Amino acid sequence: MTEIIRTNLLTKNYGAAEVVSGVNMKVRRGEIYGFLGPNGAGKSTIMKMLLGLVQPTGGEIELFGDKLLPASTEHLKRIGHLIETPIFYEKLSAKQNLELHGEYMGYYNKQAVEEALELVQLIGVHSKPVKQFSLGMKQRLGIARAISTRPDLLLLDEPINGLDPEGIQLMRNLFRRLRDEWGVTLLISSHLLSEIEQVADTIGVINGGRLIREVSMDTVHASTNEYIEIVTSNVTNAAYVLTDKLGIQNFKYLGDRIIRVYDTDISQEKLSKGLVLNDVPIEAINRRHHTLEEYFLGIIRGGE
Ligand SMILES: Nc1ncnc2c1ncn2[C@@H]1O[C@H](COP(=O)(O)OP(=O)(O)OP(=O)(O)O)[C@@H](O)[C@H]1O
Repeated sequence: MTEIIRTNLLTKNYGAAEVVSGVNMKVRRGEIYGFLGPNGAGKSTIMKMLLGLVQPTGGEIELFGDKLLPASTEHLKRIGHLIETPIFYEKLSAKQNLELHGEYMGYYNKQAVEEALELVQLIGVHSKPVKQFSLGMKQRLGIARAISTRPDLLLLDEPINGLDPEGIQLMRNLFRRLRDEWGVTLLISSHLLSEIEQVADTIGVINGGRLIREVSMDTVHASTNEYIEIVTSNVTNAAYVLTDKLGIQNFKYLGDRIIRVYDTDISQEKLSKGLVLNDVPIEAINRRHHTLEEYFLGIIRGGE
């Protein structure tokens, strides 16, 4: 089994509103899958359906190769999760909270509790009741709780919310370690590409309840190539010079003043010289590259 999560036409309606629509997603074993989409896209609802907290209106879910039935609970022991704002026993310490969680999950392992607190760097606050924790500390504790039962699959809903830059870096490293050293599969949602682009192996783009694209980060990086952008008042003549005089085929128009050249083997100097010598008025010429943001915005705007 290479896929840990597989959904088939997964759908959820609340009254007349379809908030998740026919989602077919595949999360492979041992990968970090970034679930990217704006607020309200349906990410949390899908995670809740994977956990059996919300019942789907239609479609199927397979977890660890088994079809999920409404009464299935066995798989829950293999999943750690952090969905929305984590809730704790406020009067208890971090450690006591994790110990209680372990008992409830049927996985009581003192060493795993210590290790989880260490991994999120919540050491030295053992006696403090959780009510004295900052938002960022609670977020770290939520992640510690999710990993304290040594799960095979982690579902983390906006796990970086509320963390400072140091905390964000710590979590990124932790997610990679969990994947590389423990072999954990991670599904991490975010509405910000910058939060997940550095760790995700695959990105699922979701918008309006639909999974618009599932794409590997390798493919994304290969698609965010460099290009040279030319601004001119005579695109027709510029195009003629590019093809007939300079032998460039790979370019496209953007409106009636801009041309993007994707054959970047030619130097910018040679390109401008060629255009000017052939009487093409150049207002600007720049070497640029598509940012990842542009790539994903393009997917969201362009739909399928
Ligand atoms: N219990 C509910 N009853 C009715 N509508 C709901 C319920 N839960 C969620 N929704 C709606 O479903 C849609 C998807 O919400 P969801 O929380 O899954 O989005 P999200 O992508 O996780 O966004 P966010 O990052 O804001 O949490 C939203 O329009 C939300 O208002």
